[in-house]
Amino acid sequence: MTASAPPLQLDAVTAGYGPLVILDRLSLALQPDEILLVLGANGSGKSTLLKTAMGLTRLAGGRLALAGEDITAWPAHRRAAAGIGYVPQTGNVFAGLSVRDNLRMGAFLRPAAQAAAQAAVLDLFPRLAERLAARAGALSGGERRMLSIALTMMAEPRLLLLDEPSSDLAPAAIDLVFAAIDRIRRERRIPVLLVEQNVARGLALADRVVVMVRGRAAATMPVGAVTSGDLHALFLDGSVGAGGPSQP
Ligand SMILES: Nc1ncnc2c1ncn2[C@@H]1O[C@H](COP(=O)(O)OP(=O)(O)OP(=O)(O)O)[C@@H](O)[C@H]1O
Repeated sequence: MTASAPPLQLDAVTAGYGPLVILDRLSLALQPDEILLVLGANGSGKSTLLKTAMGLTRLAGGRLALAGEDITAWPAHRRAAAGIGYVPQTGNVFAGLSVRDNLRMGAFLRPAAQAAAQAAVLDLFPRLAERLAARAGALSGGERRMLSIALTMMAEPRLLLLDEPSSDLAPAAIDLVFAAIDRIRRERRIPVLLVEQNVARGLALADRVVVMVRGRAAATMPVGAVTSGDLHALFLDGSVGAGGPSQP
């Protein structure tokens, strides 16, 4: 591991599903302490980017590094053990288990740290502390999303990949979930690669934005540099930064 290396770096990564290529020589670097928001039209490959970082797609080219260490050939379980935390869009909770047992499952990689990790996630999500005995399948949508993030946090990851944490949630639940994500970054100093369709919410939380166009990182910029014209072009015709140089 290299102290000065970015927590996660992708260099010219080409990946997809079977013969289907979705990511096309994509390069980006997630920096320490930041929330990097991934924007792009439907089908541009945002979820595929997160799955590829986790090792869940077929890699056809390029290189991935975790804090400077080459993880290109590592399977998903090894990446998880090394500290990549992935919260998929569809959730990862065990509906038939209680909240308490879900959290226990999340700590299976680090059982010795379970008590401390549980205290830390309940501090982030106090609502879950009131629901420890409830079956996960009986939780509200917001509570279930909190549990999904908490379960991943139980493994004490060094970075998070979050896929659409606001999807299907009411505004009040989004407030709670996004406040926790902000604390994860600020207090725990865990950088986050965030895919989020709710652009306004995502921009309010993030530090930088990477714009994906047809499987490539077409542009990377600080959130303050994103104009409404950029967003209009992005969602109408996917032309933001198209053809321009990719800036990891
Ligand atoms: N498991 C899969 N097998 C085959 N093709 C897939 C699979 N998952 C996604 N795809 C295809 O990959 C392309 C990119 O999908 P992806 O979910 O990464 O896009 P996205 O930018 O996250 O879009 P959305 O905002 O609609 O979720 C789409 O054409 C999709 O149909």
